[in-house]
Amino acid sequence: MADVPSVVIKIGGSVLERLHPSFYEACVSLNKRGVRVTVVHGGGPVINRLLERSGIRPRFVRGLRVTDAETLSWVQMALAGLVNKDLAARLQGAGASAVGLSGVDGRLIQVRQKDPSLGYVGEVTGVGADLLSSLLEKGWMPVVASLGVDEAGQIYNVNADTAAGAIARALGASRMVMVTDVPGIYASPEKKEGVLRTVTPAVVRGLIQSGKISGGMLPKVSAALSCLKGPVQEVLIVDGEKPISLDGTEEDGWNGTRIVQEEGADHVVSHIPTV
Ligand SMILES: Nc1ncnc2c1ncn2[C@@H]1O[C@H](COP(=O)(O)OP(=O)(O)O)[C@@H](O)[C@H]1O
Ligand SMILES: CC(=O)N[C@@H](CCC(=O)OP(=O)(O)O)C(=O)O
Repeated sequence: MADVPSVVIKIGGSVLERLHPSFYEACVSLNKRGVRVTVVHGGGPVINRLLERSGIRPRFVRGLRVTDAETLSWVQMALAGLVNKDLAARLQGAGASAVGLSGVDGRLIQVRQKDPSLGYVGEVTGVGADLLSSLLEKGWMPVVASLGVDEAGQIYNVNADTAAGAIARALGASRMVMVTDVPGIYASPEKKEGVLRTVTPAVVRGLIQSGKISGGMLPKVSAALSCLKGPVQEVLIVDGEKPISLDGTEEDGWNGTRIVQEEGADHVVSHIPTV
């Protein structure tokens, strides 16, 4: 797997319905240039809408949804049903051989219960990388909904940033792109100013400690930091409402935040194959 470039793209629920039309073509174009593309998605706002329609108030603890049995069934409907099939169909419409799956199918996302007080929220223990690799080798573009399954066959709700990070590590991806509703990490989030261009994990840890990174950005940067300890060389955080650069090169109109491994931006970036 290592010699064929592989990229994981995480699409946040925050931007799902407002994705720039060129996003789908960008995924297809990357794929056509020989890069194996795996899409992982969330869908928090879609889950919230279904819950609210059935009179259930969404509840979060440290950014994770408290998921009882009834909530879990709405999570499954939203992620594995609505969002997954919608995204797969849109990618197919742009010319991709997209195949929609959830983390339950083929035990793609293996989990155990994270914390009993959160209910059916899964902590990732493994990834069915063989199935993903087989699909990728045959030219498919997997589109994975962030559900997981434990050894007893119980389904769990998994944060999509965490799921994407685990998949990127397991596939030996060189890059993870997190598509969201902000143009990157703000140095001053309260003013929505100062998008950081290239940062190392040490800088990100400092921003967490000073409270500059919070809410939905926290699981994103935690997933980024943990996959940068493995094969992933860079994590890009980009605005899904704008035309997106999935290559992360200046020529490609790149904008957003790039998180690189600790050794330093120049060294690492110069070794990333741009295909
Ligand atoms: N320093 C920061 N820079 C940018 N966004 C931040 C920062 N700190 C917190 N955030 C919040 O993180 C949100 C993105 O996370 P989230 O809403 O969970 O998106 P997604 O659904 O794409 O995963 C932003 O809309 C913003 O409100
Ligand atoms: C455990 C947990 O919180 N799961 C998330 C799964 C969806 C998700 O992560 O969607 P975003 O990408 O929109 O954040 C949830 O229920 O909202």
